[in-house]
Amino acid sequence: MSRAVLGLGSNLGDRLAHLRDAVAALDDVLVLASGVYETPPWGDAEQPHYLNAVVLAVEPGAPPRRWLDRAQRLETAAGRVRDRERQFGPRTLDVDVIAVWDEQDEPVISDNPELTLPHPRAHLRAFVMRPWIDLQPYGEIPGQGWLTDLLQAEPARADVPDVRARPDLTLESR
Ligand SMILES: Nc1ncnc2c1ncn2[C@@H]1O[C@H](COP(=O)(O)OP(=O)(O)OP(=O)(O)O)[C@@H](O)[C@H]1O
Ligand SMILES: Nc1nc2c(c(=O)[nH]1)N=C(CO)CN2
Repeated sequence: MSRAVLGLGSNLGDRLAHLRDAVAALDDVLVLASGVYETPPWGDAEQPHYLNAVVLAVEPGAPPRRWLDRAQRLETAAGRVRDRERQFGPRTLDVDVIAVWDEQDEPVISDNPELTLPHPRAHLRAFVMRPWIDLQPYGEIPGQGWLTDLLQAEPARADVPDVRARPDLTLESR
């Protein structure tokens, strides 16, 4: 089984609908989905707040690249328009491949710019790690450490109080 943790984010349009559509399209591989979190923009302050969530997915025999293809197809389906001038700018849907484990359950480590694994900024982002803890309280970012420790470390710790659970919002669309 190839296992992946995917991060979902949206701050344009119907944010919850974008997340729900993505989760519905992952139905064949979905194992668990986190709660929904309202989060201030990271990396570029001049934009609306995001809704973020994290999912755990499995697919027998999937090479790491397949997770990226899938992520990018979901972004396209949500009508995402890329602004080359603005790396961390607003978007209808962002799907990041946060970490992948191979068939032997070994973490995939790669510095390929097309698909860097684990995601090179995941350990700095409370908006990724906090929802991930919903799924795996003892989860670990390969090569970085335990989620609980990373969330206590600067600079992620400063963002934790602003990453707010939205129990009124759920990812199931049914
Ligand atoms: N782990 C990864 N997950 C998703 N994209 C990745 C990853 N590693 C490298 N990339 C590459 O990053 C490129 C830019 O992706 P994207 O536009 O989603 O970045 P971003 O959302 O602006 O920034 P960030 O990745 O920090 O959220 C993609 O074309 C993709 O090939
Ligand atoms: N809170 C939050 N901030 C972001 C997010 C995101 O998903 N959530 N995605 C970004 C894309 O690079 C940039 N900044």
